[in-house]
Amino acid sequence: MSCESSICQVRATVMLYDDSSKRWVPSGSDSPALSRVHIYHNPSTHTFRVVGRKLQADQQVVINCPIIKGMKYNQATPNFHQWRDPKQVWGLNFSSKEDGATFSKAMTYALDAL
Ligand SMILES: CC[C@@H]1C=C[C@H]2CCN(C(=O)[C@@H]3CC[C@H]4C=C[C@]5(CCCN5C(=O)[C@H](Cc5ccccc5Cl)NC(C)=O)C(=O)N43)[C@@H]2C(=O)N1CC(=O)O
Repeated sequence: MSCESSICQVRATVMLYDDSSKRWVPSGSDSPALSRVHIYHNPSTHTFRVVGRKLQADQQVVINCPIIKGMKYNQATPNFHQWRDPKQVWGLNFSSKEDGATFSKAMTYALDAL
């Protein structure tokens, strides 16, 4: 990712809402695992995106989602925040309330800057 800089990094389990089963399922393969989730800023295109990789060895990318102007970011609980993209609903289950607060500050900054 050329000249993208991370404006925050937190630990969270990245979840997707499965409309058919009406359940949250962990993003990526196998069981829910903690990921390092960043918000990256690309100053040349003036865009932001959420990128998360599993903490475990394979570093599987479990989220790579652009932050869209006007997107609604919902802090359902201090540890669980969520938003919709055109295709799906993302949920972040933060490892701590502090990580939730850090992420929401950066997300709010990004949404305000778009
Ligand atoms: C990882 C387990 C998880 C942990 C925490 C809790 C917190 C609440 N919660 C939920 O799933 C809540 C309960 C009702 C259900 C009903 C619908 C859902 C699911 C799909 C989206 N949604 C919306 O309410 C969206 C939100 C939104 C508003 C505004 C802007 C964007 C958005 Cl995304 N409303 C629109 C209008 O889109 C939803 O979040 N729901 C989680 C939850 O129970 N568990 C435990 C489990 O599942 O075992």
